Formats: sequence, structure tokens, C-alpha cells
Amino acid sequence: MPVFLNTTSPEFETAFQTLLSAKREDSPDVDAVVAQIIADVRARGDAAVIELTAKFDRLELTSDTLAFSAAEIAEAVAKVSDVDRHALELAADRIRSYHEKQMPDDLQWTDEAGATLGWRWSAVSAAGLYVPGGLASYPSSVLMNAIPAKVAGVERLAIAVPTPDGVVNPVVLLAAQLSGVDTIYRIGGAQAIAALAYGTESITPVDKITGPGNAFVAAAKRRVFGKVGIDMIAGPSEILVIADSDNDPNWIALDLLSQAEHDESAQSILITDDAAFGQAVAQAVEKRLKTLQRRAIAGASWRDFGAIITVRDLDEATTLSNRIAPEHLELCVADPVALSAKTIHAGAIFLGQYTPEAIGDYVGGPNHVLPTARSARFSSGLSVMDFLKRTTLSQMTPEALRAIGPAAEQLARSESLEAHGLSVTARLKRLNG
Ligand SMILES: NC(=O)c1ccc[n+]([C@@H]2O[C@H](COP(=O)([O-])OP(=O)(O)OC[C@H]3O[C@@H](n4cnc5c(N)ncnc54)[C@H](O)[C@@H]3O)[C@@H](O)[C@H]2O)c1
Ligand SMILES: N[C@H](CO)Cc1c[nH]c[nH+]1
Ligand SMILES: [Zn+2]
Repeated sequence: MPVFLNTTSPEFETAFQTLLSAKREDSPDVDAVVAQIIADVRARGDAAVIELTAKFDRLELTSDTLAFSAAEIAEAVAKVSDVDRHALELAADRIRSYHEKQMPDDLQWTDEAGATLGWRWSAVSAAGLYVPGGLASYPSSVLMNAIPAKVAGVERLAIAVPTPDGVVNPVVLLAAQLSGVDTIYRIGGAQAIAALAYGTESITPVDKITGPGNAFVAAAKRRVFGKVGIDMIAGPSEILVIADSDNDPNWIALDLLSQAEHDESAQSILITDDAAFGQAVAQAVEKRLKTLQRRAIAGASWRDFGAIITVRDLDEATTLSNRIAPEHLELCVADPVALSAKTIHAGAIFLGQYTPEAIGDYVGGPNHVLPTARSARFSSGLSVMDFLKRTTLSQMTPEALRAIGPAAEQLARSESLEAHGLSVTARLKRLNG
């Protein structure tokens, strides 16, 4: 059973704190293993990647087969049904047009001192997208990672997807093709991250690595950060639903289960101003769990991390929601726009009872790679900005240098950085004759 909390109870604050700090991920000591794998890939390149792929994915590769060939991709993609293709194309189109609107403008102006200032955006040259293997291999996540990169203007896009026993999801390959991915490597884990970051004889290094993965992938991303950029370390999925009693309990139960079925460590929380409605949702969840395909995973998540919180009113719901800072927030209330306006910490907000979170996972348009584990307090979901860098621009005229140079000379003196000051002084001397 999930926990049932009520804000009128004297024990509420302690129980809520426990909910917020629940440790939802096993963190086995993988870092030492990952450090060793990265060192091995750096030292031995292809040979290390090939050996580790044989060991962990039971797949024998050569330098020539690390990447799928064009013929292999075409053969796999031909197996995708028309209905799957059309759904993926619709999703890709909607994700692309949403992300196109995120592109920021360059800006330049001349200030009162006569200095021309500004900034210019440019894309990273190459990005590597990690796609988890096996059952966790989601074509939708390929679109969500690759399309913003392409919209940002990334020239070279590579994917690393492990294919345990040689098995690959053809829809993943189609998603890569639709998004404009150049190369698809059939490798995974820390060795894939190391190869993308440092390069090998057959794998050209990239500048930025994005995408989710297991503990080995996450530890490797942390370790290669600095050599390359990374997006974030994504944790287990989360959903918080705020719902009044004017909802179908069955719909809300399914929304809670939609994230619970991702992972035993996922977290689904309902906040409602009607205790009886909360009970009805809890019953609907139990009923659904009897037949859901992924009931073992969803059931464990709901039992260990699920919660139903009864509040006095919807203002109190928003206060709690901002403290939780969920990855996904559904507002199934009469005036979702008003509640949304009061929300300051959430990765993505879904307004109204006709906007299930699953729409955002696939076809809404906004990105589904979002901050988890309360990191929505200080970060945002994946966007074109993750694949862009901002370069600042400054141009002084003689008048501008005369106007602001002396202050630079003074600051250089106060920092005892003589050459700094002199580089300004030398120019001012010439200008001032
Ligand atoms: N947040 C999201 O959007 C999202 C989406 C999809 C998947 N995921 C997460 O991605 C993860 C997928 O995990 P996965 O394991 O199925 O696939 P994965 O691709 O992340 O990892 C598979 C790789 O792990 C490495 N590995 C496994 N055991 C190892 C060991 N003992 N030592 C060294 N390396 C080892 C192997 O190299 C293997 O290729 C899950 O945690 C899932 O929740 C998250
Ligand atoms: N909800 C996941 C992110 O939290 C993303 C996803 C992919 N497929 C379905 N859902
Ligand atoms: Zn999902």
C-alpha cells in the first residue's frame, strides 16, 4: 500500500519529510568498475570496447561492425509497421516544431560609451546520444534527444545503443533515421560513454553526451564530464497529480501507474482536497494492478514510494507541490491555469483532465527528458539550449576605450596584474598622443 497522509494530522510534517527524502535508487559501488572501464577504453580503444561488449552484451563485434551499416539499418527499418511509422512521424514533427520555437536570437547593440557588445549562439559540433538497451530502449527517447540537437544545428549526431545478444528494437533505428542521426553504435554501458568522450580507432569523439541509462552509464557520464558536456543525471521517473473530486478515479489511477510502470524506484503521488476521492483512486490503482502487464514493476513502485496526500484546499496542494518539485505535475482541477501560475518548481506541467502525462512522453511536443529527484528546483528539461553555446562579442572604438579603459587600468592595479593594466595603458597612450 502507498502511504496516506493528511495535512491536518500532527504527524504530517515528519511523514512528508520522510516521503521527500526517500532513497529511491540503489547506488551500488559502481564507480570503481566504471573508472577501470574508462581507463581501459582510453588505453586500448576498439579492442577494449569489443571485449567489454562481448562480456556484458554477449555480442561479438569487430572494429568494422561497431556501428550498424546502412544496409542493416535499412533492413531493420523495413520491418517497422506503417502504424508504428506514422505514430513516430507525427511525434517527430510535433517535437521538432516545439523545439524550433526554443531557438534563441543573437543580439548586438552599441552602448553609451560607444562599445559594441552582444552574443552569438552556435551549436556543439558533435553530440552522442545514449539510448538504454533491452526493454528500456524507448524510440520516443531517441526523438527527444536527437531532434533538439538537430534543431540546434549539431552537425554530427551519433547514438550508442547496446544490443544484448544482438537484439535491437527496429523502431529505435527508425527513430534515429527520422531524427537525422549519422551513426548508430551497438555498444552500451560505461565503455560506450568512454568511447564517445575519448574516441577510439573507429569511434570519433563527440563534444556533448546526453541520454539516460543505468548506474554504470550515469557514473561514466559523471566521470567524463569536463572532457565533454553532459545533459543531466536522470533518476527514476516521477509524477505528482493534483486532482479534485470532479475527476474519474480510474483516469487518475492510470496516470499514477503510467510512471510507476517505468521503474520499481519510480514515484507516483496524488494530492487531493477530498479524502474519499483519494480512497477511490487508491482502490482503482489496486484493481488495475491486478491486470497491468508491468504489474510487478508498477506494484513495487506504488507500494514502496507511492503516496496519497489529503490537503485542506488547493492552495495547500500547490505549496506541497513546490516543495516536492516533481518531474511531472498534472493539474486535474477546475482551474488548472490558476494553479499552474502558482507553480514555480516542476519539470513539466500538464493542465486539465484531458492532458495525461503520457501525451507529453510521446506526442505533445515538449521534451520528456526532465529533471528528477527534486532537481526541478534548479534545472530544466532537455532543450535546444543543451546543444548550444553562447559566445560573447565586444568591440571598442577609440572613444569607448578612452571612456572605460581607465577603470580597467585601476582594477588591474588593485589585482596586481601589471600586464593586464599595461595592455590598456599602451593603447590609451597612443590614442592620447
Ligand atoms: N529517465 C528516462 O527517460 C529513462 C528512459 C529509459 C531508460 N531509463 C533507465 O535506463 C536504465 C536502463 O538500464 P539497462 O541496464 O537496461 O540498460 P543500459 O543501456 O543503461 O545498460 C546496459 C549496459 O550496462 C553495462 N553493465 C551491465 N552490468 C554491468 C556490470 N556488472 N559491470 C559493468 N557494466 C555493466 C553493460 O555495458 C550494458 O551494455 C534503467 O535504469 C531505466 O530506468 C531511463
Ligand atoms: N516518462 C519518461 C521520462 O520520465 C519518458 C518515457 C519514455 N517512454 C515513455 N515514457
Ligand atoms: Zn513515461
